[in-house]
Amino acid sequence: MTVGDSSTEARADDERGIVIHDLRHSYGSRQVLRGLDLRVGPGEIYALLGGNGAGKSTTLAALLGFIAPSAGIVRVCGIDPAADPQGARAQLAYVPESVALYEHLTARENLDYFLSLAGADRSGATVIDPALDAVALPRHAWDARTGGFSKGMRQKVAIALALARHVPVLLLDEPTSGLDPQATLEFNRLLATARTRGVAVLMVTHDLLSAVDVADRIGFLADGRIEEERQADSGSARFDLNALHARYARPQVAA
Ligand SMILES: Nc1ncnc2c1ncn2[C@@H]1O[C@H](COP(=O)(O)OP(=O)(O)OP(=O)(O)O)[C@@H](O)[C@H]1O
Repeated sequence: MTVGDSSTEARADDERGIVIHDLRHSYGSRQVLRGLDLRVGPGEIYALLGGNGAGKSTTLAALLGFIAPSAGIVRVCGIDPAADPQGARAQLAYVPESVALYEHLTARENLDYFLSLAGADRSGATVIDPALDAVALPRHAWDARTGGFSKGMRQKVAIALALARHVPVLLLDEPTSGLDPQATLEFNRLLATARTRGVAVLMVTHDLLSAVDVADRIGFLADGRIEEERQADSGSARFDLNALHARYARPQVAA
């Protein structure tokens, strides 16, 4: 990765959470990211919004070490995912739009299995049960096979796994698409739990309502960079939904 400013890079190496600085990425001749800057600190929830094709998934792919960006700095707790994908992935949990679990295993068994793969502590009473409790998966579901689980229940298992692994970074791709209002509310509570545990949460979403409910900052990705960012107000009305909606509905600049 080409890096122009070594002091910026050194600072990024020291930061916890997510640091993206001047990230550029092209697929062939198509420039998708054109100088993206984004930071998510411990205990912060950042909602990244943008139209179809704006580059949200490409940003997640850079954090997961799936692509080698053309230029810029990407760090997950100080680790460059392009140089050390395993190291970066050990610091994060990624919850895709559809969470894949072993259907014939129960929720507890899935956690036990995935924790063993991650080489993490997996003792049921002290690790697995408190994590399932923290995400409010109903008790009757703990020992049920996950084959019949709804999207919301699958997410709870995935986030329980993240909590049990004590990862400092959580990446979420379209977490609320297809969730009913009650499940969305429960999901937002889950994120608040992650926040109180000091996790840096980056959520890619089209769901402005959920972003308004739960995010501390909302960034609009357009033309390959964060075109505008809003910070939650500490007052009662955290965000002005009408203003955000007007901003989001504005036609995006083609990247
Ligand atoms: N592997 C790839 N090869 C070529 N082009 C790609 C590749 N992946 C993504 N693109 C293109 O890059 C652009 C950004 O894609 P990306 O998936 O990052 O956008 P997005 O914001 O996640 O979109 P959506 O909201 O539709 O999921 C799109 O024009 C897409 O077609």
